[in-house]
Amino acid sequence: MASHECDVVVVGLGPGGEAVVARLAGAGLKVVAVEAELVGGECPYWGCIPSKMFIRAANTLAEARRVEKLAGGVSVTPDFAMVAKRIRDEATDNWDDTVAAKRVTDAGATLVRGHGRLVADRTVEVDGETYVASKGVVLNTGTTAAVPPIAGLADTPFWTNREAVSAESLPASLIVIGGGAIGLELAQAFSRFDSQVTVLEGAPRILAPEEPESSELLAKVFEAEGIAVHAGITIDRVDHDGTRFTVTCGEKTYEADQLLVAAGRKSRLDDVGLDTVGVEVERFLTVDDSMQVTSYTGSGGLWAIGDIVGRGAFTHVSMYHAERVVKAILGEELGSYDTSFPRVTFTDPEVGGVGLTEKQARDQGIHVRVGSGDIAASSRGWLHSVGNEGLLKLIIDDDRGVIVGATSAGPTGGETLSALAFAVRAEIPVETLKNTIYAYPTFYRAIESAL
Ligand SMILES: Cc1cc2nc3c(=O)[nH]c(=O)nc-3n(C[C@H](O)[C@H](O)[C@H](O)COP(=O)(O)OP(=O)(O)OC[C@H]3O[C@@H](n4cnc5c(N)ncnc54)[C@H](O)[C@@H]3O)c2cc1C
Ligand SMILES: NC(=O)c1ccc[n+]([C@@H]2O[C@H](COP(=O)([O-])OP(=O)(O)OC[C@H]3O[C@@H](n4cnc5c(N)ncnc54)[C@H](O)[C@@H]3O)[C@@H](O)[C@H]2O)c1
Repeated sequence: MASHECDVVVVGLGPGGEAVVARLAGAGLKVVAVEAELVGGECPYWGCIPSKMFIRAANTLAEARRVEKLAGGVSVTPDFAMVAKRIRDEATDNWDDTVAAKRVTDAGATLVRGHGRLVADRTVEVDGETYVASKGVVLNTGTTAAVPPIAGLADTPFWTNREAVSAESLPASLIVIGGGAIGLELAQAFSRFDSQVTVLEGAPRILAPEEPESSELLAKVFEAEGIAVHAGITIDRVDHDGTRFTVTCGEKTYEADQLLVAAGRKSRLDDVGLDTVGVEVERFLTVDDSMQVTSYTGSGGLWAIGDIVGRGAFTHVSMYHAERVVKAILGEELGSYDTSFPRVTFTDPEVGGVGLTEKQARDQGIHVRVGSGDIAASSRGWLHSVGNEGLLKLIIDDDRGVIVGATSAGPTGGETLSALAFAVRAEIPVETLKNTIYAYPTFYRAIESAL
């Protein structure tokens, strides 16, 4: 077994891992980058990028259909093959990471393909070769789709996000298990290409981590678009007869040509050798604000970034972690951890959120005042007309006079969120926000009325 010495080993090249490799190699460190599948991880090949490309195409169909309400006649003929081709050719290079791999080696790092596993302090093994890192190891192993233990499900040819974004043809009908971000975004995109879609959600409401008003808004829009949404259900079993899926929920059954499981994610931590360095494996790894694994007591560093640390499963969070771990390794000033936590669900309307929800703020004992606004009733929303559904909700800490959380749902909900994200992050006083000119007639001007 050959042994190689280096400064840092990065195991898993999701968006954060790849960024760590580029930054540290660029700073002159000897970096070994280990990847078992595709360099770049879930986001570029099976997550954000292909799903948003699909959503962009689906939204043009919806927008074209709106012409009839505002500007005349148009005939819309969806062609799923076009978006499938764009995902294959433009987004994923047919799931080939040659370009991304070259980025890693061009940065000066050594790319090692294979499954990395810790075997001792600061030591990673890949296919019989060991890599000993003088400074330590960064874990960025990410997640896979979690498959709930529903009777019969495992024996069926269900889809996860991976099969859904690489599908070559449109299923005539689709059942989606899980009304979270993945389930809702893909449900609406498939529906807009004319698939008959049913969403089955176990929690009392879809998009449960966000405000209840956002869940209601999306449920209403989805029903109006012909997507069936059933929340608060229990799935007893799933069957497949060789052609169609049947999902049984008590007395009710739902049938479709395809089934998408979008029921959450599972951290890839069970085969990373954490036991060999005395770290217990739970659902997430607990890290401090420099991304150091808190229970690690060995010599050198063990850092973890991205989805596996349970601070939000988002690409921008993984990239933020990457920057912090790079600074920690290079001995640079870190600054305080940004807890503002912006996120956007790219349904139409987009649902943006930042900071705390009303319930989270009240649970923390904050003296909360709520400001709200209806996007459809704003000047811009009214003239926008069809497709104008949306809301603003501001969670104000009344004692400190600052916004601690906000929701921005609407046609540009994710972009409008930016103003609120800065307000939360920079703790801009509510009095300053009130004494501010908001351009007319923009969607973001609704913030003034909400205040
Ligand atoms: C359908 C979908 C849509 C999404 N849309 C968005 C969005 O719009 N915006 C957003 O911010 N987020 C989105 N996400 C979430 C986003 O994809 C993840 O948060 C993001 O990829 C960050 O993940 P990560 O850095 O933890 O690692 P991942 O991207 O999960 O990558 C981890 C990498 O580690 C590798 N690996 C694992 N174990 C080992 C090992 N032992 N040895 C070597 N390599 C290993 C894996 O092969 C993988 O390449 C979406 C996710 C999905 C599934
Ligand atoms: N736009 C974005 O930024 C974006 C898009 C997609 C995904 N993501 C990230 O990926 C993460 C994972 O997405 P997700 O949608 O898979 O997970 P999720 O945890 O957000 O939602 C999963 C949903 O499935 C439901 N569920 C679980 N088991 C079920 C069962 N047996 N029957 C019915 N419902 C069941 C849960 O109650 C939950 O509402 C997100 O939380 C987010 O962090 C981000």
